Amino acid sequence: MQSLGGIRSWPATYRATTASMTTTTESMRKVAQVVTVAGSDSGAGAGIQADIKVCSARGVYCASVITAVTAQNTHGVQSVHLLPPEFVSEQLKSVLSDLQIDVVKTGMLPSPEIVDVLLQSLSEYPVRALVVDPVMVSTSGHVLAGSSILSIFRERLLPVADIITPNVKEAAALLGGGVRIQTVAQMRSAAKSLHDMGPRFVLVKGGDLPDSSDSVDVYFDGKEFHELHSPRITTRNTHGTGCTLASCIAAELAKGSNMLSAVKVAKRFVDSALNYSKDIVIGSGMQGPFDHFLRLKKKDLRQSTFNPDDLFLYAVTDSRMNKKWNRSIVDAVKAAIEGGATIIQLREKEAETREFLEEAKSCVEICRSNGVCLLINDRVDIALACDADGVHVGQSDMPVDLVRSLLGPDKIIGVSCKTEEQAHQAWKDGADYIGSGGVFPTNTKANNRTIGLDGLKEVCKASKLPVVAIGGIGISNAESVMRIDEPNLKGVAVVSALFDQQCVLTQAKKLHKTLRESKREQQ
Ligand SMILES: Cc1ncc(COP(=O)(O)OP(=O)(O)O)c(N)n1
Ligand SMILES: Cc1ncsc1CCOP(=O)(O)O
Ligand SMILES: [Mg+2]
Repeated sequence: MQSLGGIRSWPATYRATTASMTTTTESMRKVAQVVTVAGSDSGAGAGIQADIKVCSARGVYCASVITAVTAQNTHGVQSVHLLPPEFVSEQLKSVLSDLQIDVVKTGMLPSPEIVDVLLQSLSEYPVRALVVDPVMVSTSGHVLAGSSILSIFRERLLPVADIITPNVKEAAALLGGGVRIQTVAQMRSAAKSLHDMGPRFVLVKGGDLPDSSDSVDVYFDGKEFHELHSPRITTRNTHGTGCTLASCIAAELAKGSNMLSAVKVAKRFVDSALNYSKDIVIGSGMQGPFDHFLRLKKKDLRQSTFNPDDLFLYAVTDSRMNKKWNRSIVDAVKAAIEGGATIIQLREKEAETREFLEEAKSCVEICRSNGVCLLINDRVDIALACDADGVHVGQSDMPVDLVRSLLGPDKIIGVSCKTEEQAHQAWKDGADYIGSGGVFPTNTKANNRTIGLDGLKEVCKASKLPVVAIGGIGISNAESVMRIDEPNLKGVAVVSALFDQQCVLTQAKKLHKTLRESKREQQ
């Protein structure tokens, strides 16, 4: 199977079937489809069972080709039974010759013969993308695919993979030669060496890195590296994390995402699921599974898609500043994201509606392809028209409960609060987060009372909602803000520190680094 630069061409059988289906009735809908080629986990935390749950949770149909059956629970793997390669081949044929599979995701491929039949099937029935999670050892330390598979992985599977998602141990095993991966710098170097083996994208997962307060994954596209940070979640329920991440990437690709966006969404999904399930008790062993269906179960469905950690570096645009520095909103947003902004708000007080809408649509596209949420300041109409991820309103803008009724349950709503009472009301009205400030004096917003660090602390203490600090914040004082050490203070929102600057990218990178360092100090 040749590795295609983007979308692979459909096999003739698929095109014929789709054509006849679409002529049958106009209303037929193509459903995004993944097949997982992996092992069964009787405890249902990982393997085929996890893959089906993830895809279902992400709205994607998931077929399964079973390579091995494991007797497994939260204590570990008790025994493994490999399926004959001919039978794996039969399953592949059944699925790929009938269903309209968009993406193949692989997990446990326990023998070279099974990898061989998979490669044969893929050459006969090409798909749009191949996601390879090179599963080798279970969470409990049981070998699921030994060194016999390494040469066929290196020589034949990796060259046709669109993305591979090894953890540091798997990356070291694939590279061979006693490579040690214990730092982010070594993860980058491993990602590059693995990329040289042929996959289009590499994600080296750093969850097992020693001495790291964050969980850092390194993504490499052949040219650029991205470090994807998320807070480490302390829980026993981590069994199946790798399968979940790879399946979620596959599901997002099947829905049409580009690779970076799929990876970011997947990482966010895993973090949210881990966080949501950190206290559940299933089984008596040390490797508990987690719950993939958080969206269905969360009492407050409104907050299910919003990750409070996205408030870490909140970039708020300003039309006057962009004009002054002669850059478009789109360029400003691109640079902020590249520099590490974790959420964007378009605050374009002077823009004409038509022009603003067009710019907002372009920004939605950029943000979506980078897995970053985009909110609109004040203008609920613009947010609806461009399908932004949400809105930020102040105390004299449209009331939050009305915004909620207009935007529906899934959009993000932020509200400005200076006082305890406003913070209580924000929760009652159904806001997702609070913007609190101005913390320090600012020229960006006229006639705005400064509340200081004490005022910020008061708002944080008064609410269960996540809070982002705003007003006069930049590289020189961001650390003092984060040092107030309130658990729901998630980050800083800045306008001039990014956009009233010659180089948005440089300033964003510096501010991101400052925030990371101050967070590390607190841990
Ligand atoms: C994250 C964030 N926090 C506060 C504000 C201020 O909003 P508001 O009080 O409505 O004032 P304007 O921005 O509309 O002037 C914000 N925009 N973002
Ligand atoms: C919109 C807003 N809301 C409270 S202060 C402020 C302005 C923040 O701008 P800057 O980061 O340039 O001080
Ligand atoms: Mg406002």
